[in-house]
Amino acid sequence: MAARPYAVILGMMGAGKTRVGKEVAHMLHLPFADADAEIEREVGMKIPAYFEQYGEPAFREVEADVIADFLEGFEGIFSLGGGAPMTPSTQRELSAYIGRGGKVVYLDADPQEAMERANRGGGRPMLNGDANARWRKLYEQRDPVFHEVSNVHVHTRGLTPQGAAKKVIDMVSQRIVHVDGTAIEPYNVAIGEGAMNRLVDVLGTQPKKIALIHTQPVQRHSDRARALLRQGGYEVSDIVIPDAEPGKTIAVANGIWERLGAEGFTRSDAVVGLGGGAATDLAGFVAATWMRGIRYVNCPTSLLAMVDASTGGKTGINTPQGKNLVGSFYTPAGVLADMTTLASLPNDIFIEGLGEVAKSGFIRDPEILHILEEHADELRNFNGQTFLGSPLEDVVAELIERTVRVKAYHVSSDLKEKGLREFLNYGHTLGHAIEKLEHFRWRHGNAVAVGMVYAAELANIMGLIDRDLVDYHRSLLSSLGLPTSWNDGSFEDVLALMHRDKKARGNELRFVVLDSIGHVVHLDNPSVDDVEEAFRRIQH
Ligand SMILES: NC(=O)c1ccc[n+]([C@@H]2O[C@H](COP(=O)([O-])OP(=O)(O)OC[C@H]3O[C@@H](n4cnc5c(N)ncnc54)[C@H](O)[C@@H]3O)[C@@H](O)[C@H]2O)c1
Ligand SMILES: O=C(O)C(=O)C[C@@H](O)[C@H](O)[C@H](O)COP(=O)(O)O
Repeated sequence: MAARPYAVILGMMGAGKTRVGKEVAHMLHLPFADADAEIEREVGMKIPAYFEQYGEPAFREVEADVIADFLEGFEGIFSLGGGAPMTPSTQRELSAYIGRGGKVVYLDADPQEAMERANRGGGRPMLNGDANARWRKLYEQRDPVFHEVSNVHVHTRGLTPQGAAKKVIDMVSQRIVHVDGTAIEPYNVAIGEGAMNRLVDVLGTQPKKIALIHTQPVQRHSDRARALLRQGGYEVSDIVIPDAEPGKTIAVANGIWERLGAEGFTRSDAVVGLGGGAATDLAGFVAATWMRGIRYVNCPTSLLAMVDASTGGKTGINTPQGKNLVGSFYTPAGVLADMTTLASLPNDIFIEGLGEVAKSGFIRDPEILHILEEHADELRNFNGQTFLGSPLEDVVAELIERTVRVKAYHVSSDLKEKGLREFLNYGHTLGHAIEKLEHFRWRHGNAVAVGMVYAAELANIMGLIDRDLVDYHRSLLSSLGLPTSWNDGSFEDVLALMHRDKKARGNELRFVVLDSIGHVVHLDNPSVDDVEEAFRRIQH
């Protein structure tokens, strides 16, 4: 692969591109290059003198050439002159660089601070005359273009150069999965330490009030979100819901609707759902239903919510009839999977999340299964307190990104689950029945793990897969600490619940099964005897 800068930094004059860029380079032990300094070297004179002698168009031509060369062959931190991104050829170069996986950082400083810095040194031909008025005018022209050509946006207001550099590093090292497709307003899933810092950017300027919906065990993470939201100028309503499945009820949703009404939430306001999958499902449901739909952003804090629940727009609640039977397909404006939150995640809840990760490996991306196999011991012994900064963090980031990509693939062409998306339900037909019969004392990912073994047994009975693949389900899932059998319910109860599964059609059961590793098919209306035989095989 061709060499490319680790990151390109752009922004207004005085934003601190050189100062912060050098700091980033220093922290990462990378070289730093400044386009203006390189141009001066190239033309053998200072920029103000070059401007004076040859004029701006000639300067922009040299600038575009120098930038194109550095985007091709420089492996470090590269900062651009303030006006450089306005040149169409540079815009095309930046877009190609992003296409090759590059990160273009818009360093967005407080205008007052930036103006003061820009005026301090003098020698800026673009600020001749009334410097502040010129700066403001340029800002109005450039800010929309900077947004357009960058893929990382870093606000630096109130930060020291070191603080800003740390923020740039966090945001550049985050992984981004873009979700779009039929009937989907495109959005990004940002994965990595500090992803939550994007909250204000993703919410945008329209909302005035934000309902921050979260559970008590993630209070310290919601405190951070609340601080970010307040810094962003929003009025924040802090809404604590009951933890886990008890939070996913109509009574809880109703309590929040009452509050939104009393606090004057309008259609332009927004919801932030923060916590495990139960909290993000409920928050999404509230957002989908309040005034028939307001903007919402998910901040998942459990592995399962990061890899699955927060993305894809399935929102909902449980009812006495079953799991997730009431809800709506309603797409978030963004998902911020901030991996720092995993530091407080208990081991058993982390392991549960591996169930949905493995599911994505079985149905589409076998590389996920290889990673799980290779790191099974470390994953099973996950300890939040030692996780951040450990080699395991990168492994988990890779698993999250891959699993979210599998999800995005299925959701993008079938948001409302008419066919392809049902494949994401691998292991869920029995899994949901177990959860219900266990009164939700069984964790979702654990129930899905047993459900996958069940689906594999059923596929084996139908002659679709051989015994080795069934055994592989058991050995991989148990090596991760996940359960592979269930003994606590009758077949009659399970069958009745499987008939209420959302994939069922009329009186016919419908399953998702493998016909080979990484490939799934529908299994419609198998005989009750086969369904029962598979059930018998997961009881050990
Ligand atoms: N919408 C979807 O597409 C989708 C997909 C998969 C699962 N789900 C739903 O998600 C739910 C399961 O999600 P879950 O496994 O996250 O369960 P959960 O939401 O019940 O969270 C599990 C527990 O972990 C706690 N927790 C979460 N993050 C924490 C953190 N960082 N530190 C400390 N504690 C933390 C929670 O407060 C809770 O006590 C189920 O309701 C399931 O139906 C939805
Ligand atoms: O996103 C989907 O589609 C899924 O099926 C993902 C599942 O992993 C998830 O558990 C989902 O909540 C199940 O939805 P349901 O429609 O079967 O309730």
